Amino acid sequence: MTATLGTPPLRTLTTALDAAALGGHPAAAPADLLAPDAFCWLRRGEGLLGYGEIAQFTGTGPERFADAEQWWKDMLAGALVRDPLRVPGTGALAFGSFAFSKTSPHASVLVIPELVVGFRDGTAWLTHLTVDGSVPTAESAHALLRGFLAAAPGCPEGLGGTTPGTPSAGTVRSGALTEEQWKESVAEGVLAIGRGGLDKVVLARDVVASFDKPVSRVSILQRLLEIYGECWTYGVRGLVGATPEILIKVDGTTAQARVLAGTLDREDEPAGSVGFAASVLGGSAKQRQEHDFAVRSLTRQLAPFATDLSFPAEPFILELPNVWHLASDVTAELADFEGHLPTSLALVEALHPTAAVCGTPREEAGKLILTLEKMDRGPYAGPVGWLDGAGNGEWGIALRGAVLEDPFSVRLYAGAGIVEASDPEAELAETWAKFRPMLQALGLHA
Ligand SMILES: C=C(O[C@H]1C=CC=C(C(=O)O)[C@@H]1O)C(=O)O
Repeated sequence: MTATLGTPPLRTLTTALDAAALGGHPAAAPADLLAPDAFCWLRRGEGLLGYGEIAQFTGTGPERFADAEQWWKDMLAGALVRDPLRVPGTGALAFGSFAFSKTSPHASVLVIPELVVGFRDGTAWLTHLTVDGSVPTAESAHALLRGFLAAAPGCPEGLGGTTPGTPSAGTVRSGALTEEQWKESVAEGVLAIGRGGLDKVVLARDVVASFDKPVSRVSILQRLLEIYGECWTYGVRGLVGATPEILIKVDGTTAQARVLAGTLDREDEPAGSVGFAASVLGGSAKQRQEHDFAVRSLTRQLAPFATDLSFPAEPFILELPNVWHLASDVTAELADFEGHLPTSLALVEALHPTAAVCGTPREEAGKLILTLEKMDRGPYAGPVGWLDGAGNGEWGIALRGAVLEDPFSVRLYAGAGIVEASDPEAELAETWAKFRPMLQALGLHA
């Protein structure tokens, strides 16, 4: 849908969230405001929730980012925005999820919700958005929120699904490839690297979790928020997860990324400390190589958009409940091109896919992924996040996540960076460590 002559413009109204106007609903924390189909982008009590859908872009192919950007520009043209707060995430806003591959049939989407609740720096706001000519007000925004919450009274969407902490009867089976077949693919990847022409390829696999009772999307998101607080918990339609990796965040003139590559399973070393992880990961030439490829691919693509680009010479150890990662935070001051800063979505287009999820060189790795994985990644490892009318946005890489395919089955994805020194058995174990967040959220892992 595009704003054309004769169609009402996008209208938005942002107002402070008045907890008293919520009719006694306990809005203490964002997790309390999750509703069954809510869009979600939350971390450490900050972020955005979205409810309802009033307009959407869908697209596939190599132009999916550019087409989405054009659609968003069209929606903003003539938009009537009332936004006294004017911080990233207020005013016009869309949530999005993009397919990993330009050849994927999976639809990439940008969706404008009817209502947004935002949390930042201790304040909370509501934005009511319309495209039907109606004029949003502070009252209409609060009434909408009351309505969405009434349909989701803090329980697992009436589906009788799993509640946090409750073990559920579920089984897990291999997806496109069995474990043996996937290890063969990894071995082929190692051989391809040895033959030359590429240095790194990230190979992923899928598993399917099946249940005899419907799963609860709200419970999954709540559990991820509870356990993986350091990650960005995302939910865009059926895609849910908690990613530790940020492809790009734009806040005014500053862009930031968190690049990860290099992994150590914490279950293998229950008593291990960050210092222990630093010595194992930092001391491994294989892990450092994997990481350096990922940092280099991100910084090389970001540099043309920046007047200043900085990242530490040495990665730090990111400690998550399931794994330790080698991590590098990259910061850039964005360059102004003829009075315009690049939007977060324009940067996503330039940066995706990095060597953290594809490989080096990108083209060769991409081709090998298509041959060896025997599956379509869909939205896995694609950009997921949001953008606003000023170009700000936060886009994670959709890792540690899953697609809710129907009420009873969930497809989980995980991958591992393969370099010449990779061992298929160890890479398989690493994928299980990366499945763990979703398995825990589904009640399938102790
Ligand atoms: C491909 C995934 O992780 C990437 C991000 C962090 C560490 C990675 C690694 O050590 O291989 C991967 O590059 C995944 O979680 O599915």
